Parts: sequence; C-alpha cells; structure tokens
Amino acid sequence: MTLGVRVRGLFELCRPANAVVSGVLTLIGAYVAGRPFALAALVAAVATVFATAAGNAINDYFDRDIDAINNPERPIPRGAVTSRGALAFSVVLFAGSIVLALSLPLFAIAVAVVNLLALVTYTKVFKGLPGAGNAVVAYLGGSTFLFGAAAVGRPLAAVVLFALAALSTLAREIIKDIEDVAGDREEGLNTLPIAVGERNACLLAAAVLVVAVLASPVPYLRDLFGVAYLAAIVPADLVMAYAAYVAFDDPARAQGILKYGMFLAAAAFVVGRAAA
Ligand SMILES: CC(C)=CCC/C(C)=C/CC/C(C)=C/CC/C(C)=C/COC[C@H](O)COP(=O)(O)O
Ligand SMILES: CC(C)=CCC/C(C)=C/CC/C(C)=C/CC/C(C)=C/COP(=O)(O)OP(=O)(O)O
Ligand SMILES: [Mg+2]
Repeated sequence: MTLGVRVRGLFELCRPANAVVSGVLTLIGAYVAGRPFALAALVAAVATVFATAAGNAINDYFDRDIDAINNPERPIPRGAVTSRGALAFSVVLFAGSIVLALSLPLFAIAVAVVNLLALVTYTKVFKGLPGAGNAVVAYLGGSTFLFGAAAVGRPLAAVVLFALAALSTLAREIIKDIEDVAGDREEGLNTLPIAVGERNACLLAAAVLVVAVLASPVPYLRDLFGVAYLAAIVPADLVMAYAAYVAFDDPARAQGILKYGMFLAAAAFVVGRAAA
C-alpha cells in the first residue's frame, strides 16, 4: 500500500464535507451571538471539524464488519486503512478537539465533553435502539450552533437555532432510516422504521418537520433577527415541507431535498442576523 493510498483513506474516513459543514455551523452560532471574528469562534470551529471527523472515523471503525458487506468501498473494508489505524486516527482527532476546546469558556467545554461522549458511544450504544441514535445525531447537529455561541460567551443566543436544527436533523435521520430499512434489517439493527413500521416512522418524521417549520419564525418574534429573516426562511420552510411530502413515496429523494432545505435555513440565520 502506498502512502498516497493511505492518506487518501484517512481523509475519506473523516467525511471532510460533513466535518467542514459542522465547522461552518459553529461559526454561524458565533456570528448570531455577535462575535464571529473572535479567536474563540475560530478555535471552536476547528474543534468541531476535528470532533466530527473523529466521530466519523470511529463510526467506520465500529462498523467495519457491517461495512465489509454493505459499504465495501469505505476505506477500512477496501484495505486503504487498517482498523487499528482508523481507531488511532480517531483518538488523535478527538485529542486535538479536546485540547482546542479546553481554551474556551466552561459551558463550551461542557458541550464539547457531552458531544465527545455521544460520538464515542453512538454506534455501539444508541444506533441499535429505535429512535435513540436519531436523537443523538439530532442533538449533535443542533449543538454546533450552541457550541459556537457558547465559545464567545453567549450560549443563550443560539438556543432556538439549536432546537430548530435538532428537530429538522431528527426528521432527516428518521427518513434516512426508512431509506436503509432493507440493509439494516439484514444487519439485525432495530431502527425506528423497523420497530414501528415505515409508515408510522414517516408520519412521525413529517410531524417533527411540521413543528420545526411552524417554530421557524420564533427567532424573529423574539427580536433575535430582523424582518429579512422571514423573507429568507420562507423558501427554506417550503423546501422542508415539500421534503416531508416526498418522504412518503421516496425517502432517498426526500432526505436529499431536506438537506438542501436545511442549508437554506442556515443561510437564513445569517441573513436574519445581518439585518437585525
Ligand atoms: C425549520 C428550520 C429553520 C430548521 C433549521 C435547519 C438547520 C439550520 C439545520 C442545520 C443542520 C445541518 C445543516 C446539519 C448538517 C451537519 C451534520 C454533519 C449533521 C449530521 O449528519 C449525520 C448524517 O447521518 C450524515 O448524513 P449525510 O449527509 O447523508 O452524509
Ligand atoms: C460541537 C462539537 C464539539 C461537535 C459536533 C459534532 C457533530 C456536529 C457531529 C455531527 C453528527 C455526526 C457526523 C456524527 C458522526 C457519527 C455518525 C452519525 C456517522 C454516520 O455514519 P454512517 O455510516 O453514515 O451511518 P450509520 O453508521 O449511523 O449507519
Ligand atoms: Mg457507519
């Protein structure tokens, strides 16, 4: 195995696009809290990139046997990275994330510690319990905004964004589990759609999305954002509501549409704060 093959494998293990998105959401949290250019905001964003990369790497480590069957192109099953190498890489990334987080205010350190525990335990403890794994990933997604705001000393500024992002991520994770039912059943996993049926899981995901969409004006109503936010969030809400509708027929397409709607919503947060 050449060095290039190994480096590429480690890079893929991090799922760099997801890690960078998480870091950007942390910066948005600091921006909404009013201090995007503070050094602490940058430190928190890099800590988030490291933590997300570490979480993805350890997920692939724990999933190595399942992925050998279902995702043979992943770095461990295809032989680009050894399983011990993936675990060691994840430990190094976690350590980097902790060292960075230790320079932040106490509440931000607390969020980082809870998140690292959640990332380490997710695959073995929560993923196999119906709904629990989805809730953990939803919490993690939402916590990026909270972490960014906490890093600059104003966690309360991001509480509503945390809730909106967690609700929409919860819906998307449930829809992704509906998409994955066939493979997950073979693996013996007990995900929500396997436990309660695909239609019930879809009804729940749609209901969660409706709550998120109906709650989306709250940052405006609480004077956190200006009126431009309303103009920016409406298209995002429409895309997310459409995703809920599509989920009943085509969950694979719905989760992609929903991701797009979530990105639009994150952009609306920036617009809303800029116009506050
Ligand atoms: C109603 C309203 C205003 C909602 C707000 C929506 C919002 C701003 C959501 C932000 C959440 C977001 C864009 C999260 C992405 C970050 C992330 C890495 C999430 C967790 O992903 C795990 C997932 O299992 C990986 O999936 P995939 O994308 O298919 O690789
Ligand atoms: C703010 C700080 C310190 C950290 C934030 C950490 C964040 C945002 C994590 C986002 C959620 C995430 C990417 C978790 C990683 C573990 C995970 C759920 C991987 C998904 O792996 P797949 O292999 O696609 O799916 P399953 O293994 O769940 O089937
Ligand atoms: Mg996995």
